[in-house]
Amino acid sequence: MGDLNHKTKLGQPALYRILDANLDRAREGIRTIEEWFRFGLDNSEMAAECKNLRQQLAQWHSNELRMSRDTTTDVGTQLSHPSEENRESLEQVIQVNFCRVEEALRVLEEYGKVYHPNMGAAVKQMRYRVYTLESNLLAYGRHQKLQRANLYLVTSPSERLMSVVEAALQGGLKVVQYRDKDTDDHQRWKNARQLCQLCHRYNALFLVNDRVDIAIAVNADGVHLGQQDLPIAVAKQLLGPQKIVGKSTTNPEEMKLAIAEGADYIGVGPVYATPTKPDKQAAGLEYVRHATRHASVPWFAIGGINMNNFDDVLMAGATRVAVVRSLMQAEQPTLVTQYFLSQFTRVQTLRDRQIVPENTPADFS
Ligand SMILES: Cc1ncc(COP(=O)(O)OP(=O)(O)O)c(N)n1
Ligand SMILES: Cc1nc(C(=O)O)sc1CCOP(=O)(O)O
Ligand SMILES: [Mg+2]
Repeated sequence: MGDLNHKTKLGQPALYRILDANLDRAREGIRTIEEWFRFGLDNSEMAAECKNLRQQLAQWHSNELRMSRDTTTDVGTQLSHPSEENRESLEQVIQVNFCRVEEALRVLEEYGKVYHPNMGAAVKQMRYRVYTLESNLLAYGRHQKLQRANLYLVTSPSERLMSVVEAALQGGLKVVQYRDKDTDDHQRWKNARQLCQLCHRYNALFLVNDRVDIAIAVNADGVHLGQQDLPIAVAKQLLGPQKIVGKSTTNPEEMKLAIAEGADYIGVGPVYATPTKPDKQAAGLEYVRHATRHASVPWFAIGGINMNNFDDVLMAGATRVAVVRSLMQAEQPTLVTQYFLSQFTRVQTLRDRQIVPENTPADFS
């Protein structure tokens, strides 16, 4: 292995050069991530955590380490992979930089143990803080997407499953739930995995109906639970806190309980009687109006909603809607998606112009 105090050409121990290079690498990576939190997400809390991490790293970056730097003799400066030259998206920039920081911190943790008795433990703490930051960012991103989503597709078994979902995604759909009560688990897992990849390619959320195990197996963004399914707390414990858990509600009491239980969003319905859920009685537009006034988490009106009655649901105050048949049975799911989305925009514009508060049912007739 060689002498740990092996001197480089400049007479500095190799250890110093390793620490110097990785302190720089970690700080640069954190700075890149910090800029996104600050200017991309306007999230001062996460930006402050990055700044604090950089400052802690700076305290380890002593002059003796800095003095060991000699980029002219560093054989690593010539080594570059073509993938380092290209970044496909901002998300990739952030992801790559998290990897870079985590790698650099791991190197600092290991070599730091030789340099100073406290360095290994101090860097280990920082490495865990970076993992937490990354996980919080993922959760934040998911919740942002949920907040922005107006239209939610709940799937039904279909030979055209993938093509319908993809067509809707092409129309701008941003949330999909895989719902399949009849298929065997192996096929369910295969469908869920394929749908999850498809949704993520379109930057859309993917959730699984009822089945926390399948959601975990395919790394879905979350699950949708009904009144007879697992409690939300149990699902969150299994999925981790960064995933989304939605819950169905049919009346004001269920709504209150679901929100108190920690639902990230709720289903509000059935607005109209529907053959997709034949055993549930319609809760009606009255329940939509109740949600408009009282729901404190994102909520999706669901049940029997189609292009003909959609406007009534919007006028009752809904700003988010979930559908099964309207998209799964559509001949042109892209166009239907675009129609629904355009109506949300139209109504939002009317609300903005007439300065009608968000949580008041409207009458624009
Ligand atoms: C968005 C959304 N809302 C409600 C439901 C219905 O869930 P649940 O009551 O558990 O009934 P099943 O869908 O499991 O038959 C939903 N799936 N999605
Ligand atoms: C799956 C589901 N849940 C409902 C609820 O009210 O909880 S209504 C529903 C089915 C909605 O199907 P369609 O859009 O085809 O009417
Ligand atoms: Mg269910």
